This record gives sequence, C-alpha cells and structure tokens, in this order.
Amino acid sequence: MTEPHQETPEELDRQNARPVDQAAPTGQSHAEPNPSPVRGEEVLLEVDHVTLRFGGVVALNDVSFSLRKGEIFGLIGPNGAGKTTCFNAMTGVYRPTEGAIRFQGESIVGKKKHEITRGGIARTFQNVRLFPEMTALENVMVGADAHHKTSVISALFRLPRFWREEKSGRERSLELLRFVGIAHRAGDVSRNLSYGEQRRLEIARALATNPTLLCLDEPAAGFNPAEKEELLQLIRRIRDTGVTVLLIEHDMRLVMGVTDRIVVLEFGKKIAEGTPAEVRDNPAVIAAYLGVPTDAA
Ligand SMILES: Nc1ncnc2c1ncn2[C@@H]1O[C@H](COP(=O)(O)OP(=O)(O)OP(=O)(O)O)[C@@H](O)[C@H]1O
Repeated sequence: MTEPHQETPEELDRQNARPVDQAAPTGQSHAEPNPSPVRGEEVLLEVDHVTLRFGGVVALNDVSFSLRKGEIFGLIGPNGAGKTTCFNAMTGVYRPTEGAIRFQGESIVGKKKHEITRGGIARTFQNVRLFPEMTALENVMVGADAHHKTSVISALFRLPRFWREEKSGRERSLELLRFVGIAHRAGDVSRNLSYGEQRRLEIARALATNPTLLCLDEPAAGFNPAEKEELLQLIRRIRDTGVTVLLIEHDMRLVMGVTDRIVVLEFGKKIAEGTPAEVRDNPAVIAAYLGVPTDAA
C-alpha cells in the first residue's frame, strides 16, 4: 500500500474546529435557478475509482465522478466525509493510494502542485492563506507570476521583457481585484483587510493563475447572509468567464442555489450524485445529514 505523500505541515493542520452552517437540505433556495450559459458536455476532470488511505483511515473509498467544462460543481458531505482530501488529491497535495485523476484527459497523479497549477487548476483553502505583510495587489501578482516566462537572468538585469511582464501582471492583477470587488484596497497590506475582503483576495489570487478549473474550499465559511449572496453572484460571474468551478461548501442554501450538479460524500464514499433537486430529495443524503440510517429516513 502506498502512503499518500504530504507536502506541507499546514496541509496536515487538521480542521480548526469551527461551527459550520450544516443544516439538513431544506428544499429552499434564496437564489433563482442557475442558468449555466456556458455548460457543455465535455469532461474536464475525472476522478476515477480513487481510494486514499491515511494509515488505517480510508478518507476516500473508491470514489468516481467527473466535472464537465463550464459547470459549477458542488462537493458536499458531513464533517470528515473526505471533501478536502479529494481536493488535495486533485491539486497534488496527496497522491491517491489507488485510482486515477485525469484533467483534460491527462493523468495528474504524481504531478507537483505547481505543475498542476500551471496546467490550469487553481484553488483556495479553508483557512485564509495570504502573505499578510504584502499588499492586496502584490498578493495577486504572486499568482500572476506563476505564468510569467521571464527568466531569473532577465529579472536580475531588468531586461525589457521583465518590465513588460511586470506591467502586464500589475494591470491584470488590478483588473482581478476590480472583478472581485476590492480594487479600492489594492495598496493596503492584506492583514489589514476585513475577513470578507481577504477571502475575495484569495479568489483573485487563484484567478491570476488563469485557471481552467477553480476549486473553492468552503469560501462562505464565516460569511453573513449578505456576503453569501455576493459570493454566489461572484461564483456565477467567474463561471460566466468560462472557468469551471468546483465548490466545497457546508452552506446548503448556497450550494443548492449556485451549483449545476453535486456529488455527496459520506465516510469517504460517494452516496449520491445529481442536480441540486435530485440530491436534496435523495433519502441517503437526508439520512447522512440528519445522522440516521438510510432505511430509517
Ligand atoms: N493528513 C491526514 N492524516 C490522517 N487523517 C486524515 C488526514 N487528512 C484527513 N484525514 C482524515 O480523513 C477523513 C476525511 O477528512 P477530510 O478533511 O477530507 O473531510 P472533509 O469532508 O473535508 O471534512 P470537513 O467538512 O470537516 O472539512 C477524516 O476522517 C480525517 O480525519
């Protein structure tokens, strides 16, 4: 058995216990139906019979699903279901013990995190991870840098290409700050931004890598209802630019309001997959959230 490789201590900093808005699916949504204007049938990412064990813990147990290009896809499930582990396997933090993960038809298992980012998958984290002493603009420019072609030599000697790329990186980063609604904080040190602004900044930084797929890990955690509504609109605008979005989120109203399709995990296994309406009415899902056996639901 291959043990999953683990790259950073922060990845192992298991969930800072926090209250989650983990209500059972209610059937109510505060948002209008999701129009999915750019959703096609082309498969973008395939999780193919993935099992991932941490010693004796089976965090993912033979999980399979695929994301289609242009959709907003939700990955949900109770605490400890395996959602973050699944994200980590997709973004090169953990290597599956068994199974395959393909992005645009190509295996990404065993690739380094930066290779996967360059390949077009970007992510945000459950806990805000910014460079606290850098300005908001600089934080985004770090993301944009991932795509610069400038060599160390041309950066050291300030060759024309370096300046061109520095300038275009700055302009693009400002544009992204505008897109997420915090351009007015561009010059402020990121630790001075409000919590909501920091979460938007993380999204801008992830978008700066020009992703094809953006993975958002509990982006609404700690948000009030108005902030959640703004986030829902932002996720749709991101999707409307052609970026496919994968969302882990405990807030059922947000998930049901914004996603096209959902996969539900429980104890590492996929227990349901379908549209928000299908998933909401699925007895196994209701049981998982209410904590009762399926046959009693
Ligand atoms: N690095 C690790 N070492 C050992 N066990 C781990 C590790 N990461 C996750 N696990 C275990 O794997 C299982 C799935 O955890 P995971 O964090 O993926 O769940 P989750 O669905 O994201 O939960 P939450 O909603 O609480 O964030 C849990 O039992 C967890 O304790």
